[in-house]
Amino acid sequence: MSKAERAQKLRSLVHLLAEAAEVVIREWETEDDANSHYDPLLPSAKLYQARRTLVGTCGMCIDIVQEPQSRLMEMAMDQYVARALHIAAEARIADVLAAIDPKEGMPITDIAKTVHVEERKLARVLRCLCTVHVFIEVKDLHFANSVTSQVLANNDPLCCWLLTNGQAIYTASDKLPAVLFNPVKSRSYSLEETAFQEAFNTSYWEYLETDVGEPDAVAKRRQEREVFGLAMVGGGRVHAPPLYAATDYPWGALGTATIVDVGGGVGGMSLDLARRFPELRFVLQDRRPTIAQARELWQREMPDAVMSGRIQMMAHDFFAPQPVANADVYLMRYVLHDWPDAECVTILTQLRAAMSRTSRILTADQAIHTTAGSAYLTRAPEPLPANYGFAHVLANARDLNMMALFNGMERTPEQLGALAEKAGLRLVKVWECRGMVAITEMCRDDWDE
Ligand SMILES: C[S@@+](CC[C@H](N)C(=O)[O-])C[C@H]1O[C@@H](n2cnc3c(N)ncnc32)[C@H](O)[C@@H]1O
Repeated sequence: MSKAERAQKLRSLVHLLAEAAEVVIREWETEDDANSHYDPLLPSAKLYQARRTLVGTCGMCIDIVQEPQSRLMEMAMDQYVARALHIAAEARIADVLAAIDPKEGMPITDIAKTVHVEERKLARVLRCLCTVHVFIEVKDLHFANSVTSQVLANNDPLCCWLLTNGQAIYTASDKLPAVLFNPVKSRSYSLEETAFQEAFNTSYWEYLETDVGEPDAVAKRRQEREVFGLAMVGGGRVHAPPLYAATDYPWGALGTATIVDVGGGVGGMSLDLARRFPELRFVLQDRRPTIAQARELWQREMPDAVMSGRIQMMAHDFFAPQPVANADVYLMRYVLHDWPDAECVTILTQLRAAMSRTSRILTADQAIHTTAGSAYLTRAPEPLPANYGFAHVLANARDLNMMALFNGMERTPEQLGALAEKAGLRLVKVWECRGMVAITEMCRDDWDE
């Protein structure tokens, strides 16, 4: 790129940035005027759009302006920023700072005493995070929460989400190069040949479920299992609100429809939908031990729905023929991304055999948007890459995580469409919700409107 082209691109980006910033500010002011409850997890459509434009623009400005070799070196050491965050989460630093005067901060000596880490080393960890605006060093060696770290205070589920990524998952990520450069394992999509297997010689689920080794190891493993459980709650709270918003997917229009929640876990999504859309009915399916857990949860959370039969629960293996025929909706949230293509086609084929011509499959997973773009997804304004660049980076990281743990993957709409086709289905529409997870609608391939 010539200097003139680079300058032109930078000017366009700055213009885009200024426009998007004005929209963000106006939306904040509107929220204040309306005195409405501001939920940052469910921004207005305008705010959501402007926010990702702004993040993508800032990222692209960095790329254009920063000296390229230094930028690459910085990225190659990003793992230490992640490590600093894992340490802060484990030590619950945000909790320690929650009640202090934000102008004074807390001296590092006091923080170090509370969390039992040598103070000069801890200060270096916190300074690394202050540089990226997580925590603030208000004066020399006095720290306070920033807007970002504040959300971690008294938020165990979110701390656990950060922490679970710093435990066995982190160790597995270290083995990705070994697996990708191994000529046999590189081609494999087997659960037996993942980076996680390479690191621990067992699958992720078995690792979490099995108590092995000497007493210390057992305690550690149990702790990791609990952290993972809470992490799922924390992650769900962040990603779920747009999934249930009637403006993002027309749940209300389903009326009294029956939703079969396939691989539904304990029924987290069904429970949330049941509370918001009182006419919907549900069949929850999962493996037997999970269904046993689900019964307890629903009995506690929504006993009326259990009693009235509005929710039915059944143990069901989604690789076997689907016992509920002609349902209005077969829902799968966070299921397909766990599996390689061949297994996904089997799961979808079993659903296809049970579907009527008007049945729908709704999958809720992260939609991978490439920088080249997709006909199914909103394209970012020029000169941003189609997927908003930096605003999409967590999606790609999570895709690589699925690779490392399960040989699974987060998919593009086109990849989901190809799986649908192999199973005798057709991709109808991708419902882009105001977050990372999108709802993909499929119908039988012989359905015509
Ligand atoms: C990532 S969890 C998603 C759970 C749920 N859909 C949600 O969004 O909370 C994947 C689920 O698939 C279930 N699962 C795995 N293999 C299965 C199988 N062969 N048949 C049915 N469910 C299965 C797991 O037990 C787990 O609950």
